[in-house]
Amino acid sequence: MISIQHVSKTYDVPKKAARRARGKSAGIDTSYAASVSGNAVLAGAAVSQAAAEVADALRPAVRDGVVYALDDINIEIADGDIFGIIGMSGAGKSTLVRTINLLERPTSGRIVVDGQDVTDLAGSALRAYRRRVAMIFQNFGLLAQKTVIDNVCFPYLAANGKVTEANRVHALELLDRVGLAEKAHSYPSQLSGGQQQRVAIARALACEPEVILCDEATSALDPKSTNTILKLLRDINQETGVTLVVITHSMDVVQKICKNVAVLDSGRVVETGEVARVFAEPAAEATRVLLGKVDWDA
Ligand SMILES: Nc1ncnc2c1ncn2[C@@H]1O[C@H](COP(=O)(O)OP(=O)(O)OP(=O)(O)O)[C@@H](O)[C@H]1O
Repeated sequence: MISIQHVSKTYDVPKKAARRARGKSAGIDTSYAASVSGNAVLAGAAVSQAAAEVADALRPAVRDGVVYALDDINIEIADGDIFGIIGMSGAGKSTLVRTINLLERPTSGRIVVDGQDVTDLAGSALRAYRRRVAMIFQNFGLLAQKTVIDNVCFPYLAANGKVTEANRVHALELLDRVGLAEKAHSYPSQLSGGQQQRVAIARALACEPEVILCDEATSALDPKSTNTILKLLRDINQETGVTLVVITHSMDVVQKICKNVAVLDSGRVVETGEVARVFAEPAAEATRVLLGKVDWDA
């Protein structure tokens, strides 16, 4: 169980930006707001009140000269869950996943994993924790100058300073699991985007993590590759019980693989629950906007 308890993350902002952020929709590109909301009509010259409201929603929470990228977040993610985190651009999704694996330290609040408070871990304990929480990214994050198998072995090198024969055998098994054993000695540039993401998944599995954080893992892929990756992640979740935390802009992705979801808006959780329930009866305005269920003419 990952328990995120009263977690806030703030960033200092220059005074000018803070003033602008406090002003009514000032400084926000409303056509961008329209594109995020998915409503093409709003992208025209006549920007409606609705677009201004979306622009408001895109604005991060700013108080006392600091941006609240995360603002008193409380979430519990059960072992083995596939948990979606959705929200408009700037809602705080990436900051939240980076806080879970402690790439970012929360300004306040606690991260508790399986009953252990990990918030202040440092040194070897932090490195050990990070091995329990792997991550895959939108742009795959493979090392271009290393072969596929060396990429999969990289976590062993990082953890132990060397790669053993047993490590290479395990890496090959993982490549076989993602259907890419025959590409072991290719370089990332010789693979398609979907194949590169499968290598990244094999690498994420190298240290047998308890959790995989997926930050927009399918955003750079076409629909067919997206489905392949989602199916692979879902199968791995079922086979190994690994918990998946899935950050995405795509409601389709959430609907396809997530069991539970949290909706972020301006650094706050505005809605959480089972995907079927949240999507059928969205309670928060931000959820309705994300689902395209807003009546722009009302
Ligand atoms: N290092 C930083 N310094 C200042 N502000 C930051 C920093 N990192 C993030 N922010 C702000 O925190 C807020 C949340 O950012 P974050 O990247 O987590 O949002 P997001 O929901 O992942 O957005 P996107 O979907 O566009 O990636 C944004 O307003 C962003 O500008």
